Amino acid sequence: TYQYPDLQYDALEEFLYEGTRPDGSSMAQLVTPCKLRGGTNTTVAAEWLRLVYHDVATHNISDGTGGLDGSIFFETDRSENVGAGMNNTLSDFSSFPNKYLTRADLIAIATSWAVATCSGPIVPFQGGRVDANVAGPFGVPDPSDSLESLTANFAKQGFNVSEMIQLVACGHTLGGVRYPDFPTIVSPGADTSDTVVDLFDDTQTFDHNIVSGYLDGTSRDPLLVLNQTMASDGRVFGSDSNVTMQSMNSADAFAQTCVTILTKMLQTVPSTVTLTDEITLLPVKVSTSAVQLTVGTSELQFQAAVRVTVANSTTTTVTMYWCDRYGDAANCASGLKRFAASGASATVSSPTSQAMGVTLEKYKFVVPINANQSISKFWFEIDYGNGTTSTADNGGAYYVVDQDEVLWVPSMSQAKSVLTGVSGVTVTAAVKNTSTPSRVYMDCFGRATTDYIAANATYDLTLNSSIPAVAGYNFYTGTATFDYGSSMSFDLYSVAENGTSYVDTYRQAGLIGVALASTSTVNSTTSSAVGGDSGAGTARPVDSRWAVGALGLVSLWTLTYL
Ligand code: HEM
Repeated sequence: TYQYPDLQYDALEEFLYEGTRPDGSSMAQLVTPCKLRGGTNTTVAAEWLRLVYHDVATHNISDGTGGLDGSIFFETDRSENVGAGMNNTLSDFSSFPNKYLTRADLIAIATSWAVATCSGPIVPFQGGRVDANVAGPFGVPDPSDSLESLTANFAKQGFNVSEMIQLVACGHTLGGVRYPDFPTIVSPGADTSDTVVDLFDDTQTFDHNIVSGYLDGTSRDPLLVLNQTMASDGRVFGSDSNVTMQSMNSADAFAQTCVTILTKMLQTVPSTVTLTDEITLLPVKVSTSAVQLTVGTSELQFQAAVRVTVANSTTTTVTMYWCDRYGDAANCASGLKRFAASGASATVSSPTSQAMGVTLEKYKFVVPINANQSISKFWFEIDYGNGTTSTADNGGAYYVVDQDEVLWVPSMSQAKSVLTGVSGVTVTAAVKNTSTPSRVYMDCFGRATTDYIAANATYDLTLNSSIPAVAGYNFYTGTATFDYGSSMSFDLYSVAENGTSYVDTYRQAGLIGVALASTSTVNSTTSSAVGGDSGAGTARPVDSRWAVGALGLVSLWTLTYL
């Protein structure tokens, strides 16, 4: 079962269901809703789906090499990967991989989106793929290949004849063939720029039209009805006397078969890779990358966001509660909890969450925190507006704020390009001045680099006495001089004199300079109707926490808001 924080799960889940990088930039919107590629009559989804297969096609089941490993990023100059679609796709993908989202996992998620946004089924996603940093072997099938050679090639990739037919049909339900890429198959169009694609079937959607057209003889598939030397779809589809094609000749059968075979395609990875379980939607989600305790102009500020799967017809309200870290009420020992209503909320989605029919609403909180009280843990009460309320408290473990010794200060950090036109970032950290740290440093990581190869390095921060102390914190500044790309992240460390190391984990350079929203009003309560320890040293049993039930919560809401 999931427990916050889980940086890997959080990153994969967030990208899969929200479609965005941690700084909010959306990759999902490039493909949604089954968008045409600008200037062409094929879809972005078709280009993405072709790319994933070309990465997978070099798998060798006997020696366990190749497969979905992102090596395609280094292979688009090969004639077997001809076409603008490939480089368009790499450009779509290039800024989104991050520390916990490899290029290969990103390609797998993009596949699931491509199918779902064109009205296809949901192809489940498992993570854990490892990126190749060099080109792999050649081996993508060619339309001129004989049936023997195609069958042998698919067998080498791990697919039997029936699976080969399924995979090609599920691929060639989207997109088509372009004259500039295959001039011996399709004729040049009237449009001499030749961005017109000769489509495989009559629809842009992910449907069984490719199958029914083949079986009833009305197919327009250029790899079937045009140059017979290049008619690989004809050879493949008919290779088992149409048994497989007939079994896929309905909307449901096609969707089900494609889920199974495309799942197998996404599982075609080097044998050294172990995939995770399926990444499923967390009904309530606190994103690790969006939780930030930082220093404002005169006090601490705490920012968090919780994503809730909301009911469409009602208005959900969310309240964040937290415990002090220091003083009489430390860890809510005296029963005192602080709380605030959310600021703005935003709907987030990806083709996957859209296809599931769920509405995901993200509630954002920014609250002032007195540095002498600080914050130890937080949780949320959710009122769905339809009589249902629930607590999101990480399964009773709460969302714990690890430390307040070293804090990133996004508002005092800068993209170096702003200053000098040089890549890199200048990071400012706030470090508690109760002790002098022996070292303050940051471990930087970037995967969205210009050469596609993940990079990491460590940079020291030094005391910046030009910035006056705030709320008991001194400021340290350091610069990462390399270009780690748009999804760069860093862990910020402070090592105390006694050797204890504190870390502000997985900070997003994409949020540099982004000012925190204005803070909400903080209230406090000692009501036992809300979670958090209600007496010194008394840990409440997790499962009976809500024995007081919704009524207690309703009366608290009444007290507070009426
Ligand atoms: C026998 C194996 C295969 C052959 C010979 C083959 C060949 C081709 C060719 C020649 C094109 C036209 C590309 C262009 O004009 O730029 C194409 C497009 C495409 N292929 Fe395949 N393919 C095969 C298998 C697959 C598989 C297994 C998939 C995915 C599961 C797939 C997905 C696609 C898609 C989506 C397009 C359309 C791309 C677009 O519209 O931009 N193909 N294929």
